[in-house]
Amino acid sequence: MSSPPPCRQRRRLVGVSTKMYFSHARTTKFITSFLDLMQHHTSSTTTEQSNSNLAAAALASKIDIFIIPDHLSLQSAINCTANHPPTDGPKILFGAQNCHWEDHGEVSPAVLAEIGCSVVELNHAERRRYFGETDATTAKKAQAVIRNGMIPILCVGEGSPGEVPTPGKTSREAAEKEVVGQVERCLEGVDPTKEVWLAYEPVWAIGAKEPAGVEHVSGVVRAIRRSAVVNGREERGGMTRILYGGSAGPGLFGRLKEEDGVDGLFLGRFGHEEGQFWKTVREVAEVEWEGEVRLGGCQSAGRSCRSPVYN
Ligand SMILES: O=C[C@H](O)COP(=O)(O)O
Repeated sequence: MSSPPPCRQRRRLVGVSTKMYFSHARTTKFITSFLDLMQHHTSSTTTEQSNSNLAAAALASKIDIFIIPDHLSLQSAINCTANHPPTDGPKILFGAQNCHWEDHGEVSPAVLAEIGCSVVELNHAERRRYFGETDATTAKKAQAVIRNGMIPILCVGEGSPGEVPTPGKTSREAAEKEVVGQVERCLEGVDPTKEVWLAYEPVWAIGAKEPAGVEHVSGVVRAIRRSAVVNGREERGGMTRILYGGSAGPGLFGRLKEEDGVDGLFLGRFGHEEGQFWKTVREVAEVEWEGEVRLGGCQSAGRSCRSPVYN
């Protein structure tokens, strides 16, 4: 009997942040429309329709989907999924755009966890620019997120305010060095046995017409994967999933290769329309890399392919 094909330890990921672009009503509509779309395309009533559909369970086995609305819409966004008809498709994970470890006038990670939030985005380029977020404060926030049983999404990316490079002028080696340094500082004191997500978002690619080139993305992500801090975490059981963000949308993930080490995409504007977000989700799920298990849950080396947030 032949042995089963190797199972990728890291499930793919795709998510969207609405930043502060949506009204509360628009957030609710976006989520309910996306859930309807996913349900429609993962169930079928006719043969013709079933040919173009994904099996809900297959999608759920392949990918984790997350949505990060503004703070004030978070609770009702979570309620939208609770009120939606049950499906065996992927569960949507919800995230917050920030939190704090101190006790007054900020966003409490304990309350985020209590209301059903699974992930917290930290250190986004816009928070670094407008609110003075630093790698050091991000590390403290990440520790607070993990203490409360959630997963931190740590945003990193070259190009600090005032010296934003243009794509043509960016040296990939310089970007690799800068980004690996950010990763090391953001993970300072963070429990190496717990899962973290790193969102590689070059500052110059955020809000742009198109994403960074795939060679640039894969070079920087490979450098992150080779870093001692990420390898050390993997050895201690702390899964590190890496996303690319910065004008990401449909058509990007299919151009990446497994060895690039990118686990998925983090969308902004190009995921703010339900159909485009669904198209990207589907593309990230459907790209087939050689040797991977295509469908169904699996176990490898005694560890589940599922993220701990599901356990
Ligand atoms: O959080 C998402 C990133 O900031 C990317 O935003 P964008 O795709 O609109 O450039």
